[in-house]
Amino acid sequence: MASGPVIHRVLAASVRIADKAAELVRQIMTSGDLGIVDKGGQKNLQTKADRSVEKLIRASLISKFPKLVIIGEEDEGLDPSADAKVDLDPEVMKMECPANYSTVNEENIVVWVDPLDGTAEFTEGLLDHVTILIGLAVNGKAVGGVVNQPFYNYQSGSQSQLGRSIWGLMGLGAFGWNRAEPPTGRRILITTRSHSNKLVNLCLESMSPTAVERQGGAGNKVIRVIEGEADAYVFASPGCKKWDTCAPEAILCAIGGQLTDVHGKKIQYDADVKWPNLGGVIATYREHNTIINLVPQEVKDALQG
Ligand SMILES: Nc1ncnc2c1ncn2[C@@H]1O[C@H](COP(=O)(O)O)[C@@H](O)[C@H]1OP(=O)(O)O
Ligand SMILES: [Mg+2]
Ligand SMILES: [Mg+2]
Ligand SMILES: [Mg+2]
Repeated sequence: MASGPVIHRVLAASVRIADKAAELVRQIMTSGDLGIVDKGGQKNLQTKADRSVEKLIRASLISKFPKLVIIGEEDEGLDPSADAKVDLDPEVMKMECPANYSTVNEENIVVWVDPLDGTAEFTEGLLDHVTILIGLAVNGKAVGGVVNQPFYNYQSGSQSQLGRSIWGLMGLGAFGWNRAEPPTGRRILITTRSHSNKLVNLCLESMSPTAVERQGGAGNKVIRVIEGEADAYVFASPGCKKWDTCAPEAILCAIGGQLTDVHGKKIQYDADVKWPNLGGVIATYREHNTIINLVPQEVKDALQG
């Protein structure tokens, strides 16, 4: 096996695994048999894609890195029949991994897996809202990850390549994205379309937005912020879990952005944390404190992270 920090290889494998998972998601969509299960609560769905992808990611990671701690949304056990073949992505491997990761062992890495983020939108055919998220946390911090969009370009015609992966590592940067610098004075807020409530809307209204975009998926919304389509992702709700934010946060922070709760506090990703992000989620590419300072007291009181 290649030398260097193990997290470099875990990340390189995760990029390849996410590509493989994306292929599986597209196959399941094409088959037309989504196998939808209602897990209970507000638009809390699961499909065959969520289940199969989590099995694939788990089996693939464990086959190469048996000591990783893996926490996935669908809690699918290890399936011996799942496709576990995995290579290391050469684009990731050709980068120089920052030396500070050399003391991080396999068993120190917590992998937060959301096999399909934006499931509600997936079942409604809003395919560009869907992502596959593999986040790597060390010492409770989101440090690396992959956000794969299996249906990127799906409306751009058959000449365009379908799907893409964006990946990043703190101290190295993030790759696979393109930013269009937004005009000054604009404040487009992006938020949930399936999990709204009074508090979510109150928070948005208090921020004097120039527009509010409602789209599915945490991964999708963080990418929109990174690429400059929106100025802040604001979700004043405990509905997002650690697997929704770990990979997007690592990528955003690797390029100088921030993702915190509504109090401006960093989210913790140790293996034993509670899964819900009880303090809500706010993500920005810049001027994070400006947005945090606009969170009304009523929202802060309701979301005690
Ligand atoms: N109330 C909720 N119940 C279940 N999942 C939620 C809830 N709120 C948010 N999520 C998860 O966080 C993601 C981002 O929220 P939203 O799409 O509403 O902006 C959702 O796609 C969903 O992830 P998933 O689709 O992986 O279950
Ligand atoms: Mg879900
Ligand atoms: Mg999710
Ligand atoms: Mg999910």
